[in-house]
Amino acid sequence: MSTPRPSTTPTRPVLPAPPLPAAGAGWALLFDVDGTLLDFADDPGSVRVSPALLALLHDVHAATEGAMALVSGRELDDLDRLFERPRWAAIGLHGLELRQASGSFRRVIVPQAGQDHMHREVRALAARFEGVQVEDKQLAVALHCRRAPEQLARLHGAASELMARLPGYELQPGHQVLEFKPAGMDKGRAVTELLQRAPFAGRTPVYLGDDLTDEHAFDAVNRRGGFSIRIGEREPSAAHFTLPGPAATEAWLTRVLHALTHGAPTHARLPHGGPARQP
Ligand SMILES: O=P(O)(O)OC[C@H]1O[C@H](O[C@H]2O[C@H](CO)[C@@H](O)[C@H](O)[C@H]2O)[C@H](O)[C@@H](O)[C@@H]1O
Repeated sequence: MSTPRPSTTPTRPVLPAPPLPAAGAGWALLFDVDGTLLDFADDPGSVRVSPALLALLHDVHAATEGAMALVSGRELDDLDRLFERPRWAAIGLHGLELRQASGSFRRVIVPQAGQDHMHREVRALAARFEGVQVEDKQLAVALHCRRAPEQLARLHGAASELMARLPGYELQPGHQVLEFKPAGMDKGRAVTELLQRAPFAGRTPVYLGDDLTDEHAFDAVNRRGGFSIRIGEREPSAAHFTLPGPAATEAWLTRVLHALTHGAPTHARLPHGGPARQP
């Protein structure tokens, strides 16, 4: 009988749950939306924010003196619709749009001819794949496979080939989705931009995200000694902490709010509220 060989694949120790802050710790909280704050749904237009989550986010916004932001692949208009038009800082379209806490806003500008060409090509591609849903986000287009998951691998192959005819654009894969967007901006760059301004500057950034696009933001936050929290089990990830899903995000955030305003139990708190330890 042969002895089983030890695996040569390095396995990462299970990530710990994130800590809680000390009362008044200078945390800045940054949230990805789909898969982090909200459960996935078949139709991107059908997701809803519960009144309890909305109230919690407003309280966290107040407890952090405005140092809270949504960081999403959705358009800012869509985020504003979902979250009932808050005045929070927000990053949309994976960094192509950014609204500072002050309300100042910037959006990446690209030539209209290139945009029209991208839209035409991507729609023609989608038409070849039954069950694939097109989400038109103007600057970007997402092709969703949640209703036809069997199409994803072939669609990915065809989309990669199409990229050769879309100079200046890049492909952003995500959960059951492939997105076509102007190249050169990502969540990490946009988060870095956001963290340079008040009320984020000087605070410890805490980023929660579940998807590949969030890895850029994890790197940005790790470089600044912050806390990177992966929602779910996707590997590999640069995150240092993990929570299992949106329900756990909401439960942890409730405890964070309490800790920020009243103090956390000592066993759950980091000395001085940071910086992040490396697992
Ligand atoms: O960065 P995020 O806030 O996580 O946004 C990423 C994409 O989220 C949405 O798609 C995802 O959620 C949908 C609704 O649950 C789901 O149907 C889809 O399969 C997921 O990929 C959104 O529609 C995209 O525009 C965002 O880029």
